[in-house]
Amino acid sequence: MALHIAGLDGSSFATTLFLAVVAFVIVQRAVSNHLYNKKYKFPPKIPGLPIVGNTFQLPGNQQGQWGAQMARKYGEMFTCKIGVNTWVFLNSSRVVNDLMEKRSAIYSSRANLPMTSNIMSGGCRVLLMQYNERWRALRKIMHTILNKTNSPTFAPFQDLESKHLIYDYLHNPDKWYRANQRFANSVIMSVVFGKRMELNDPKIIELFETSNEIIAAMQPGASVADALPILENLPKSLQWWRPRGERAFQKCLRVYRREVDELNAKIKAGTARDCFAVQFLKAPETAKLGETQTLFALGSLMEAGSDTSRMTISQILAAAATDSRWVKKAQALLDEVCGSNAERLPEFSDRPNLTYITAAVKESFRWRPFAEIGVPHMLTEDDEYEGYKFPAGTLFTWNSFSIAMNPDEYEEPQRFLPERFMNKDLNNVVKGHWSFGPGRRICSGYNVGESNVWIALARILYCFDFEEVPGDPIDTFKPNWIEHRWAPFPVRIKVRSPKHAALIEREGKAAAETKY
Ligand code: HEM
Repeated sequence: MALHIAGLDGSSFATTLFLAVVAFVIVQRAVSNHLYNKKYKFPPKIPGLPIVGNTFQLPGNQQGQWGAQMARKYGEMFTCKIGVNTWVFLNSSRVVNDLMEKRSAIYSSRANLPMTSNIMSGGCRVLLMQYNERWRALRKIMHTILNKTNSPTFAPFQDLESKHLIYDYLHNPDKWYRANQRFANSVIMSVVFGKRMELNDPKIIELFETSNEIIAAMQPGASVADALPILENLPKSLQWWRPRGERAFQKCLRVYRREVDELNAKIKAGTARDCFAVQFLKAPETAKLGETQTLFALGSLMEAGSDTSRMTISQILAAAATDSRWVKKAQALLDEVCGSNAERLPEFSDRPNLTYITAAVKESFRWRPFAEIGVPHMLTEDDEYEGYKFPAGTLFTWNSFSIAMNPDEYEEPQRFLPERFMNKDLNNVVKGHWSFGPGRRICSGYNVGESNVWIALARILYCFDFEEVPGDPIDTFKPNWIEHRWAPFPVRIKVRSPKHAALIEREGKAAAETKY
């Protein structure tokens, strides 16, 4: 039956109805905004554009300087809008501690990311998972295997790979950045899958393509569906981003499955080395996870653990070349322990006598944090703090680089100063900086990450000197991490003496030739 209202023909009725609906939506929006603004109160907001907010103000990468500039302007906390999400940046250790550490039970989830987490990761990538039972179960298993008491499982891999690293520096000092990439990739592949990797192996190239794809997709504003999650309600056939996401997901599954199949064959043949995956696959809790989650748990570790080590070790070289004071001190201590005539390489067993190296590793995490503006955690319940009122769903991040460079937090923050960590908390890997994140979401692999860097640094410093290239100074704030074919910055590496070269030759050649 045709609808008819006196005085209106069909098309004017449709127009009137449409305008009424639009007016209703606008009024409803205004009312709910008013109620929302009355109920909640945020720290100072960075002015942005209508609808997109501050999405396009955030630089695509190296966001630390931007974060520090905003913190100087807006104070201890500020708010911005990225996509549909409200982000609160925490700019001091005090507030990070108060909220993300002490109230971690409600500050530990992740945003809903329909593309990156749901489609590209099948909801199984631990880094992106919401704070739920599955995440807790996974973290528990990971912790059991990656905790400090299990470090003897990983030490032989770290020992071998770091010998290979100094051998590469000796023979190809200009290709130091390739050596760091190889070390970082191979040590994490060994830790996770018990196998060494060469950089030009097509399998490793594929593995790292999968991580690069996810890292690119995670950047704020990179995916329209993540920026506007409401779009996930469109029929699947209209979700134009979905086929690309599904292809990425299938590729991850294929690449991870290949590694697991290979390892299972070695386990069967009795030739597998003890490593994370061997322990993980036999843990009774793993069977409950299902195949996709099992594969993603292993793949996620490999992704999370590689570039982090590469960047940290490379940054240390920049710190060594631009300030030789701490290097001289470290080398004098290394000489006391290992001999001033290159008698032997530093070992993990030297740790109690090489506390300055432990402090230098901590300082490297502080000096140039890997996640410059942190990684956002989602609040799961409404919360109040110092006059502010935050709704559940707000994202909180620790403004890592800004905190690291703040003179109120660290004396002479620009300087690479291991001495600042020579205190009673020296052996607490995560205390005194935020580079592994705060609260329950803290990096699962920090013990492995720290010891990767420790053994590499002790051996590099014992064997080599570092200088800037004359006329080509290092900008330690702007290394080029994206392009793997070139050095992220120029640096000159020289072996300390012919005796050190002979030591590296003795120890490193066998390591470089070892295959498994
Ligand atoms: C060496 C330097 C490393 C640094 C600086 C680093 C840093 C980080 C950061 C900042 C996060 C996010 C934390 C948060 O959201 O609060 C993270 C998460 C994670 N990292 Fe690391 N990481 C390193 C090495 C490793 C290694 C070697 C592994 C594995 C063996 C690993 C495994 C993970 C995992 C699984 C997560 C996700 C945790 C979750 O969301 O629950 N990381 N890491």
